[in-house]
Amino acid sequence: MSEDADSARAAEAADGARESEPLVRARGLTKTHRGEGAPVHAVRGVDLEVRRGEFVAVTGPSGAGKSTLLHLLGGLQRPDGGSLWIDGRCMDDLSESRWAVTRRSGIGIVFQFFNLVTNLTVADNIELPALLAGASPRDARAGRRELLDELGLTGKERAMPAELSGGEQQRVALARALVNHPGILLADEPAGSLDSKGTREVIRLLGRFHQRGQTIVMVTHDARMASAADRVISFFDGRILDDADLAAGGGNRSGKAPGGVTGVLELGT
Ligand SMILES: Nc1ncnc2c1ncn2[C@@H]1O[C@H](COP(=O)(O)OP(=O)(O)OP(=O)(O)O)[C@@H](O)[C@H]1O
Repeated sequence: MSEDADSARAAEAADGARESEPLVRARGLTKTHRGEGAPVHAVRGVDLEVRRGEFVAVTGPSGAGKSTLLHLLGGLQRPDGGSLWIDGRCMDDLSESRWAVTRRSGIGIVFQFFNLVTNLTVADNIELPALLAGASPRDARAGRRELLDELGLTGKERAMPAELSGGEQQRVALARALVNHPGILLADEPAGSLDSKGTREVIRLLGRFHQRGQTIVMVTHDARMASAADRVISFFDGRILDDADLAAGGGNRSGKAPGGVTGVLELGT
């Protein structure tokens, strides 16, 4: 066998190993908020794995720590303890600037209140992350056009965010989050400030992107939103209470009886 064939096989094997690795892996992730009052233990030693292509909803009561968990996964907040790997890479000692680079190209984030840049047009809001990630203006424009078309926003390119409905603004935020084809989309209550029509639209769009292979982790209070996912994690008091695989008929993935606080997920074992 030639050296070329050997190295092609080795590269294929490495790709295969990478593909079978979880996209997100957290071990003992912990975050305590320390402000004026008593410390708040928002995330308490969470173990979690998210495989490529999964659509995971994280639900739970207000104050359970869902948003904090999502922020830890996206590097918007840093944990006090535990370890996080994204796409096989340990993120523990990553500097803020390296996190920013990772977010720009590998992690799309949408928030409840859209967080669009108010003094930029729709087109500029979507193209900006592509340009910051090094795309040529031409490629950034092409990416923006494709997404606007897909999200039913063609004709709104020159509009300012304030001229759009909430649902339209969230679709722009979705386009902005996806323009760099991130490996993972993190969504924090993406329909939290939308009416039922806007909510249905966001569910439909997330479902469509998921069907094409987009990995999604979404925090939501809304049972309808959660049922669009193929896995639902119930979060309570900083811990994973339950982990249900809807795609497999609702079975509990933690191997424990639903309702038991495990805090640990051993997936794929
Ligand atoms: N920056 C902060 N400083 C101090 N406490 C915080 C901070 N952020 C969150 N908390 C507290 O941490 C706990 C978890 O908050 P978090 O927002 O993660 O919960 P959540 O489940 O997303 O709640 P909700 O559904 O209401 O958004 C809450 O008690 C909250 O008040």
